[in-house]
Amino acid sequence: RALPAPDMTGVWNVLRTVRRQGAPGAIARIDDRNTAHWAALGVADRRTGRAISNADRFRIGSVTKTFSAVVLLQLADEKKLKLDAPVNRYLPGLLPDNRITVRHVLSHRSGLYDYTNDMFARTVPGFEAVRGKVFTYRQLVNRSLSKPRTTKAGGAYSYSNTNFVVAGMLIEKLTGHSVRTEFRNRIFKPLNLRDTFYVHPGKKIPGRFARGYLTPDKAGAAFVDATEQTVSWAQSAGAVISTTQDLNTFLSALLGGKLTSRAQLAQMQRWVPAGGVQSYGLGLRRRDLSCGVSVYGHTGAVQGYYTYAFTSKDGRRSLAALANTSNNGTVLTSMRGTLESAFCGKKAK
Ligand SMILES: CC1(C)S[C@@H]2[C@H](NC(=O)CCCC[C@H](NC(=O)C[NH3+])C(=O)[O-])C(=O)N2[C@H]1C(=O)[O-]
Repeated sequence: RALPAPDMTGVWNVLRTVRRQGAPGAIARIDDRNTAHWAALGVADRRTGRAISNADRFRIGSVTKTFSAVVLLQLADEKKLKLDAPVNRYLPGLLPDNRITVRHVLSHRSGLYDYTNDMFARTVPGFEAVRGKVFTYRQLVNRSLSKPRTTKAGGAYSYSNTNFVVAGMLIEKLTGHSVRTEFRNRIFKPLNLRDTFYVHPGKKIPGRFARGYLTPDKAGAAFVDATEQTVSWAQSAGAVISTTQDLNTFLSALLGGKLTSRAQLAQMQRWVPAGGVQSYGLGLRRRDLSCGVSVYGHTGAVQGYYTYAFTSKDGRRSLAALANTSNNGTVLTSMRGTLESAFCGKKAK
C-alpha cells in the first residue's frame, strides 16, 4: 500500500519544537524513492553561530548497533556463524553462561547487565571521566559481568550496550579484522557512504560536522560541548559517525535486501516486544506509527547527539533526523514526530 506524501511542514514544526525545547540545532532528511526532502534549523556551532545543515556529520550512537548486526548476519550467510550457537563457542570462556547465544545478544535477551547504567549515572562527571579514555572490549564486558544478569538467557528484552560490545568481539574473532575494517569493507565502501566513518579511538569527527551539546542534569546549567570524545565506552555499540543522507542510504539498502540474504533479513525481523509501540529484532527496531505503518531502523543517544534513522518495509522511503543535544528526554520524544510526518503524512484535520 503506497505511503501518503511526506508532510514536510510537520517535519519543520518538529524541528522548531525541539529548538524551543533546548536543542541548539536539528536536521532531517527524507529520501523517498528518487526524491529528497530536507529541513534544518539552528546552529551546528554555538560559538560561531554557524548554521546546521544536512551536510553536517554527527555521532549516530546506537544506530551503530544495526551496522554491527548486519556484519554478523553477513557472516551467518557465509556460514561462519550460527545465530543459535552459544557466544562461548566463538569466544571460549567469555560469558559465564554457555546458554547465551548470538541471537540472544543481538536481540537484547542475553541478560547481560548494561555497564553504562553506572558509568553515566551522573551525566557530566560520568562523561568527563570517560571521554578521553580507551577501553578494551573485555574491560567493558567485565564491568557488565561484575553485576547480576537482568534475565535468564533467552528471557525478556532488556536493552544493554554490553550485547553489542560482545557483537564487536564476535566480528573481530570471526573475521580476524577490526570492526573498522569490516564496517568499511562490507558496508561503507559497497554503499559508497562517503560521510560515514568509524574512527575509534580517535576523538575528532573528520571534515564538516555539527558540534554536540550535552545537557547537564542540573536545570539551567551550561551545555557541555561533547563533540570530541573517543566513544570507546561504546565502540561497536555506538561509535559510528555519519550523515542523514548516508543513514538513509544504509537503511534503504538493508530493508531493500541489498546487504544480506532474504533469509537473514527475515531473521533480523523476528520481533520481541520492546515497550509500547516498539519491537526489537536483531540490532533493528520496529516502530508502529499512528497511521498503521511500521518503520524499521534504530535510534541513537550519545553525548550531544540524538538520532532517529528509519525506513519503510521495502526501503523505498527513509528518514534520518538529528538534534545536537542529549540528556533531554523532551527533545528525544519530540523528535519521534519526524517519523509520523515522514511516513504518515499530513494529519487528517
Ligand atoms: C535506548 C537509547 C535511547 S540509550 C542507548 C545508547 N546510549 C547510551 O547507552 C548512552 C546513554 C547515556 C547518554 C547520556 N545520558 C546520561 O548520561 C543520563 N545520565 C546522554 O543523554 O548524553 C543508545 O544510543 N541507545 C539509545 C537507543 O538505542 O535508542
